[in-house]
Amino acid sequence: MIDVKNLRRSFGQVVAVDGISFTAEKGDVLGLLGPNGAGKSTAMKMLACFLKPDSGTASVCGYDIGKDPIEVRKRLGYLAENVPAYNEMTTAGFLKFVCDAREIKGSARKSAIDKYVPMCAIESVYHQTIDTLSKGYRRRVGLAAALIHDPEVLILDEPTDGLDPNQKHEVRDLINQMAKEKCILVSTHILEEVEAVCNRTIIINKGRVEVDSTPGKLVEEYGGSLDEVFRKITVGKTDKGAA
Ligand SMILES: Nc1ncnc2c1ncn2[C@@H]1O[C@H](COP(=O)(O)OP(=O)(O)OP(=O)(O)O)[C@@H](O)[C@H]1O
Repeated sequence: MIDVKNLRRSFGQVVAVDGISFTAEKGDVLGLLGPNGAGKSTAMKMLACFLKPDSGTASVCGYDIGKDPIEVRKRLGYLAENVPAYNEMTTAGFLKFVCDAREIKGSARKSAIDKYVPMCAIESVYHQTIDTLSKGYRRRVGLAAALIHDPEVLILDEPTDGLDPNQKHEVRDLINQMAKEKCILVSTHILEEVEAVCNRTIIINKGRVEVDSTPGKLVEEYGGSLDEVFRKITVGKTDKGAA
């Protein structure tokens, strides 16, 4: 469902993503793990058609991100690192706006709202304007917006960032609930999150894929906890140190 081949992207002198390749299928929850500045968000933005690669290709559900970005976006839900939302809109207004953009109308709209508002636990802020929401609620509204068209592929950039422990738990449960039916790519710094939701892990460092494995195999191969594995693979290979 996701097929990435040698994607590369620089910003001036900075090589953010340096030729990464990987695949993910339906049923996969693939954790994209890496220290600050490793290139995770840049890779996700390219897959979500928000940023053009300098070279390389990727397809989502068989559609090329360069040639068929509209078809890709139809099949993909993307939670960006900094949830873009219109501050003056209420949660209800924002979700309505997203439904309009995705041409979800009438009874389909009602059932989508009835499903995803409780699923993301945002009933209590439904009539509140976005600029008054806490970071955690903004993230959950962003998640509802990413899910509202029931996409086959989900790209979630640090989905639990800013959430309290209970909310983190709920979002992880939500990811687990959806895992069988979708292909989910999740970036995170939180190693317990990888263990809680991911069946595969890619460790990315300085724009390159260092490891493509499963959390269990990594622990077996390197010994110790996933935290120690992460440090062994990334410390000394990053200017900024491990997260
Ligand atoms: N728009 C941009 N302009 C210039 N440099 C950028 C831009 N976006 C990303 N970068 C640089 O590209 C590199 C990779 O950044 P990216 O945000 O993809 O990393 P990340 O792994 O998501 O980091 P974090 O975990 O801190 O969110 C960094 O050095 C970053 O400063």
